[in-house]
Amino acid sequence: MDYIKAFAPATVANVACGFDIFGFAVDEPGDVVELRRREQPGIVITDILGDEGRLPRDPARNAVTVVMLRLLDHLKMPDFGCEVLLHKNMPLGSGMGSSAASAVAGVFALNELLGQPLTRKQLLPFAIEGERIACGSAHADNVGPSLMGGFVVIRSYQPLDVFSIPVPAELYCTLVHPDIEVNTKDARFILRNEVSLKNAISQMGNVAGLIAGLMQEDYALISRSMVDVIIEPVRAILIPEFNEVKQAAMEQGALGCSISGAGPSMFTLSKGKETAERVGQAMKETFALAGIDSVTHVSAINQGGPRVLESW
Ligand SMILES: Nc1ncnc2c1ncn2[C@@H]1O[C@H](COP(=O)(O)OP(=O)(O)OP(=O)(O)O)[C@@H](O)[C@H]1O
Ligand SMILES: N[C@@H](CCO)C(=O)O
Repeated sequence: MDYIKAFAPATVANVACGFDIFGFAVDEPGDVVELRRREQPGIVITDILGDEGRLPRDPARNAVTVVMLRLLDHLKMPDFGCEVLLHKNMPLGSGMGSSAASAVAGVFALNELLGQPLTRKQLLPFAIEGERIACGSAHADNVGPSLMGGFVVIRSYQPLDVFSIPVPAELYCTLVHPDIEVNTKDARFILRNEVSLKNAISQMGNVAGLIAGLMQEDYALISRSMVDVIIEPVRAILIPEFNEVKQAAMEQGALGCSISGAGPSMFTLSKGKETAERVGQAMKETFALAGIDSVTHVSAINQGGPRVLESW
């Protein structure tokens, strides 16, 4: 294979109560990468479309190529060369797993181009390195689901222990991105390092309840469990109109509503596409009342993760 074009999906990390341990993939948006083999060794970024010139062109500093360099190191292929074109289809600092989608698209496409020397799960530690470059934290709750699809749980980081759980087919996500930027690094910096026993107990109950609710298709349990008493109360101040937008979503029938990843995007889960669309409309209108533009995406939970769009 000399050429490949691949897509990797955006993701919702944390999913309310599961800070750094829960995430799921959505159908769109997502980043697209094109790799073209070249005679000379080394990886070069030929262009990045859609980033308004903001992302580094240096392969050692861009999430899409850092992961490729790490994979080539691991495979001991110093002579391999390719050109990289990145289509950046989502805003930076969005809370939709922007850097993760780039990292997954890059490492997945390269692995395909090389004839799949590693499994998807084996690619995960490389994709995590992209997050470390992007925001200084090697969390896996965006790259995990973007790479594996579906709803992913990171049970442990050291050693890395990741598994997927089934979700109801009728479960839909509404993802609303207000036109503001929140840096993941900053949104992590403001978090407290200690948690009270009371909050830890409450959060553990919700984590267990959300997993059971998703696996048993128990929508009432899902709804009761989409509560975050640790992170959301601290980060909500970074999102103007957070409480009003959440209330609007719940009034339209959302099962739950919280911050997507580090924000500013907000997400909801709903039973059925119609409800998810109605919820999205209400959230958008509430942001608009405060003079904030937003973009809404409604999709089922993406089960496939990254995919090849074209190759030859
Ligand atoms: N290919 C890339 N795509 C996006 N961001 C990148 C990329 N490569 C490096 N970065 C850097 O990562 C930072 C953005 O990452 P950040 O984690 O804040 O945003 P995000 O991925 O949208 O957020 P979140 O992880 O909360 O969804 C920017 O500083 C950007 O320069
Ligand atoms: N779990 C990470 C996700 C960042 O998208 C955080 O909330 O900081």
